[in-house]
Amino acid sequence: MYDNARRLNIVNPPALADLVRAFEDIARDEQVRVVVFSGVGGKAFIGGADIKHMAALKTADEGRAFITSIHKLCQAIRDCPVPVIARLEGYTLGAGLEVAAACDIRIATESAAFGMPEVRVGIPSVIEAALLPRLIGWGRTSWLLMAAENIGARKAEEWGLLEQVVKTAEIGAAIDRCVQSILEGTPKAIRAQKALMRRWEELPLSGAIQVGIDSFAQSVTTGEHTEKMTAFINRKRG
Ligand SMILES: C/C=C/C(=O)SCCNC(=O)CCNC(=O)[C@H](O)C(C)(C)COP(=O)(O)OP(=O)(O)OC[C@H]1O[C@@H](n2cnc3c(N)ncnc32)[C@H](O)[C@@H]1OP(=O)(O)O
Repeated sequence: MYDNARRLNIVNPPALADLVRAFEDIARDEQVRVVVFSGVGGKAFIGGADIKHMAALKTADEGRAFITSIHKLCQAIRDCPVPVIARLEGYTLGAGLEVAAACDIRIATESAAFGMPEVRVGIPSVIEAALLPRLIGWGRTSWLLMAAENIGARKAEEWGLLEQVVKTAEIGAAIDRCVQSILEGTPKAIRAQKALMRRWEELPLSGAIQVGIDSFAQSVTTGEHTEKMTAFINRKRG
């Protein structure tokens, strides 16, 4: 796996190719129940896209190819059949925040920092930046994308960008607790839930409810629920 820890895990073509391949492998593995996506080195989750690489982009085709390669990673995360938890330490900037937004659950340390500095290096924020208004609303997205000031983890949590913020020393335990909670769900139900939530994003309410009915109908044919529900019915009361 491409190692860019010294440069804040910034993404460039070799890093993106490795990460997409890793998510494609995960998607094929029926045994995987949950993924934790973290940076290396503690200074950053992902410090953004590689500015040296982007500075050399000159033609529209080159620009399209590079931005599409970042989108491919976000799409691989969103298409990953199991929940992806982002473990966010240090900087999560630009393309890094888009990758984090593509994950299902975000847990950060209280010293983590978040921002979309693209306009400060002469490009607009695009692709999965379009998820941000759904997470934090339009005004806060405008603040991040246009004022382009970084924000701290507490503000990011208050805005709805993060699901949990913990002390640095507690991030491992917080991630473990979230993983354990996900493992309490049954494997097929969790996969069905993620697939359903992805469909919900694309559909009006009536369509979202209909695909939910289809998903429930399919779920009871797996038999997974029978064991869990029977255990509940037969549980011993103190
Ligand atoms: C389509 C998507 C586009 C985007 O993602 S645009 C957003 C790109 N990201 C940014 O604009 C952030 C740029 N980085 C910074 O401003 C600073 O970094 C930080 C404030 C995040 C951290 O500062 P400090 O702790 O002092 O670290 P350091 O010495 O700047 O970085 C360590 C090494 O990493 C290289 N590096 C950091 N970010 C990038 C980047 N995005 N592209 C290329 N190199 C980067 C540096 O240059 C340096 O390397 P060396 O030690 O060789 O000088």
